[in-house]
This record gives sequence, C-alpha cells and structure tokens, in this order.
Amino acid sequence: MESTLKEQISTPAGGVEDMYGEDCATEDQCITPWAIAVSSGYNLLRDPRYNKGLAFTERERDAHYLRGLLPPVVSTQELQEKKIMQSLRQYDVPLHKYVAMMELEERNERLFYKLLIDNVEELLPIVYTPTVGEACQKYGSIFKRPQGLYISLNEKGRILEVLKNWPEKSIQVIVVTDGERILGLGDLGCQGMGIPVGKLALYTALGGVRPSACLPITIDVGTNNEKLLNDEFYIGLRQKRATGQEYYDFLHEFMSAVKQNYGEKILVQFEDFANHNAFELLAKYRTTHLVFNDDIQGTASVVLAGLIASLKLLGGALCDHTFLFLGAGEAGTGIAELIALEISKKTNAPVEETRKKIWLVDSKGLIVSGRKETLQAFKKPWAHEHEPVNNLLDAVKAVKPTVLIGTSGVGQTFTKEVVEAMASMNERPLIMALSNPTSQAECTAEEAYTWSEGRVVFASGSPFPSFEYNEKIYFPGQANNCYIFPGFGFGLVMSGTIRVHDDMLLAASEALAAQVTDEHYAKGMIYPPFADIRKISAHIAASVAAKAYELGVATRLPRPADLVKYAESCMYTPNYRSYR
Ligand SMILES: O=C([O-])CC(=O)C(=O)O
Ligand SMILES: [Mg+2]
Repeated sequence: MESTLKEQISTPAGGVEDMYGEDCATEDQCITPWAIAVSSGYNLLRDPRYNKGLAFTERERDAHYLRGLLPPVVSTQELQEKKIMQSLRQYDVPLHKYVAMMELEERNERLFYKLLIDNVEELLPIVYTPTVGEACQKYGSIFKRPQGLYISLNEKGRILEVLKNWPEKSIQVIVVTDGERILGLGDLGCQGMGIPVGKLALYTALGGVRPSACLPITIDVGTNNEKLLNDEFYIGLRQKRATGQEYYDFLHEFMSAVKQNYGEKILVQFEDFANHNAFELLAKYRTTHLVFNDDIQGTASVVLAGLIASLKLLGGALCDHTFLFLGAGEAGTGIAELIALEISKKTNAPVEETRKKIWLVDSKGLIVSGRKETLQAFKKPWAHEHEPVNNLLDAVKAVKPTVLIGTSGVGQTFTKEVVEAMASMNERPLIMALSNPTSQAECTAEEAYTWSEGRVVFASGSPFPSFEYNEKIYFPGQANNCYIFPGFGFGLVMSGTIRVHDDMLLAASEALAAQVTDEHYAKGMIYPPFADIRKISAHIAASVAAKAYELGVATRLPRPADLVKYAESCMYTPNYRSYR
C-alpha cells in the first residue's frame, strides 16, 4: 500500500499527482499522505500550500467542490505570474512590495515561489536585504499571521510542547534568531522574525528545500531596544534581555528539544545573534548538533569564494595578498579564519603563520598584540605585533592591504581618503563593503568606482545597481551569504549529514568560485549572476555532500554517484500539481 502511494508521490512534476501527496526531496523524506490534513471547497482556496486560485481546472473544480467559488475563467500559472509581477511593479515603495509578497505567500505558496525563482534578481532585494531589514523594524505593524514559531521565556520548560504545535512534522531546516543583532540594525527583539522567514524563503527558492520542511524560529528573551519597549505595537516580551546562565539554559532547552523532536539530522542555522553569544553557541553545539552559523560561516564561505575568483583579476595566489578588515565580529573574524585556513591548506603552512597577513580593525583601532589582554577571545588570534594604530585610514597606510573588507555594521566608513589610499597602493584594489542593509554599507558601489577611477574590484553585502563611469559599465558583486547557505544546507540535508566541518565551507567556496566564467570576469564580476542560482546551489550542495561523504559524516547510503544530478533531481519546483 505504502509503496504504491510513494510511486504516486514521486510522479515527475507536471504529471498527475494525488493531492494528498507532498512533493518530496527524497523518497524517505516523504510525509505519509494520510498524515496530511486535506481540504476541499472553500477551505482549499484558503490553504496556501494547495491553493491555485484561478488556475484550478474545470475537472478540479468539479472534483474538489470549487464550482461557483471561482469566476469562470481558468488561468495558467504563467498568466498569474505575469499579472502579479505587473501589479508588484506598480508599487514605488519596496516595503509595499514586501507586504504584497508576504500576502501572496500566505495565499498561494507555489505561485510565491514561482515568482521568486523566475524573477530572483528583481525580488531578492524585496524579500531579503535590504527591504527585509525595514520590514523587521516595522514588523509589529506588518504582522498578520504567524510565519514561524515564537519561543519566549514564557515557554520556559515547555519548548518541546511548543515545537509540537507547529503544523508540519517533517522539518529539515530551522533558521533561528534571538533578534539581538539584526543585519547591521542592532537589537530588534522579537521583530527579528523577518530574518528567519526571509532566509528560509531563500532555502526553498534558491536551494530547493521544500517549504514544508522549513521552520523559522524566533527566540524571545526580551530586548534592550528602548524604542521597541516603548512602542505600543511591539509584539515581543516587554522586558530587558535575559543574559548569562538564564540565557544559556534557555538556549540549551531549545537545542535539546529540537534534537528530541526532529532527530539528529535537523539542521539548525543560527542567524543574527550578537557576537557575545554567536561564537559561544557555535562552539558549544557544533560537536553535538548539526549547526551552522550563517553570519560567521556562511559569510566566510561566500567571501572566500569571491577572493578565490578575484585572483583571476588581481593576479597572484591568495597567500600573496594582504587583508585588512574593518570590523572584528562574527563576519570579520569568521572570514579571516577561513582565509587563513584556505591558505594553510594550499601552502602547508600552519594557520598561526597564515593569519599573519590578515589584519583587523575594531572600534578601538588596529588589533595589535599590545591590546591582547583586553580582547575578547575571538579577536585574540588576530593580535599581531605592531605599534598601536587608532583609525582605519592609518591602518590602511600601515598595513598596505591589497584587499579591504568591511564587516563593522557601520555605514560610510570607507571614506574617499580610504578608497583613494587603497587605489594608490594597488593597481586593482579589492574592496568589499559587506555590512547590511544598504544604509549600513561601508561605501556605495558608485563611490568605490569613482574614487578608484574605475580600478576597484568591488562587492557588497546588499545589492547595488550596475554603474556607468567614463563610458564603461561596472557590475558590482553581491557578496552575500545567500549564495552559500541555501546550497550548503541542501547539501547537508540531501546527504543526511550530521555535523558541519570547516572543510565543507572551503568546498562550498571552491564550488561557488568555479561558477564564475570568463564572460563574468570580462565584466569585472567575481560572483556569478543570481539568475543561475539554482544551478549554482546544486553544485555547492554536491561539493558539500561529497566532502561529507569523504569525512564519513553523511548517513544517506549508498552515496549517489552523480551528486550534482542528484541534487537537481531532489530540488523543490513550484509548478502547480494536478489534483485528482
Ligand atoms: O542577511 C543578510 O543579508 C546577510 C546576513 O546574514 C547579515 O547581514 O546578517
Ligand atoms: Mg545574518
């Protein structure tokens, strides 16, 4: 009985499928069909997972009690897509587009993902950075229906019960935040929920994880944001953040409940935690759970990919370059460590040695050995021998970097003087202004190109449009972790991997860099276009899975022979299914 139903479920997209069936990444990830509550008639139109709106066929309208509930016309998904794109384009305000997209997701999930996949370059800045940042700031007013789980201190001792309230049972990926450092916008408390929701939308659209397997979670331990605490529309706990033992005990209850409820292969992505918790949580859980910190590891992997690719434009090997960071938090130290690791693997030099060409500046100036005693643990490896230097411009002059990377969360810090100094020392300086959203970028693409007289190789965390300067068009790259985490996570899930290893991050970087072609290099690009992201994610997933098999942490056996093909065949596609 079960095998017959599974055959029905795995009918190729476009074929007739029992509407009780879920589309599933791999056969053993299928939910047993009878476990799904099925609606018909009016409720079917209200069920975003199955609703097709005007695209229900005559036969489906008869079979599922929809006659009269819809006007006579039968539309196609393509026509629906065209109509919604047209109406989205009429909004001038990005936040209005964001709200319209969220409403679509709540109305018709497949249409939402079809739009996002087919128009990724246009819609990414709406459902993701920069607009998602503004959405979080105003989440109290935007909030209509829960898009994920809210786990607050009120649920202490009952987190397992709360997880069971979520309607979907076969979860593969959780993105969790505690809202303390949302992008470069600071503590947004419970309103940080927009971030896990946005990240998981990309897990599906960019990486191919099916929507029902994704669970956004916001842990609410309070907020120190006075503005929110005094905002009558604030949706979170109205108290200062719990810290210390209370915080760690609560997080521990959460991590234990997650593993108990979903098993060993559930991927937990930590997102936008503050530095002081992010490193500790990652270090604590990476040996017992399948965890990934996007801000430390995902950002590191995407930046390393850009650096590997950029060597075609800059020349030399990675070990020939000197790196200077503004910002020594999760992103800065995460990237620095991965660069040091990659150089170490390539040159056989110990990491302690390869770190020496990587310098970091924090709010107090260059991190140097004289400051070692007062530094937080994650900064200590970067305290090299040097006299004190207390600002970025002087640090650029002292260190003479070939690569300058901004991860401070503070906007407009790559001033004209800083960019000019980089350009005076390097024929082709590489500058990455990674802080998000756009308002926090260290400089704009336009500034980087004009101040360097068009010589810079530039990438930023949030998108900038192409820019014409001296009759030449420049294409800034978007060094955002969304190139990595969807494919990375998909690779872990499809191979049943139980632990993340740094070598998988390196594998993901290499896979992404390998997708940059001569055509892209000719335009000065060091990242491939987002339009190809599904293919890119399949390659990243395959490389990550291959590494997991090599390391013996992948449990899905036998290993598929062609991992790229396997990844592609497992990916969720948003085309409508036919219902019997
Ligand atoms: O969300 C993004 O665009 C990138 C990211 O992880 C962050 O800035 O925290
Ligand atoms: Mg983040």
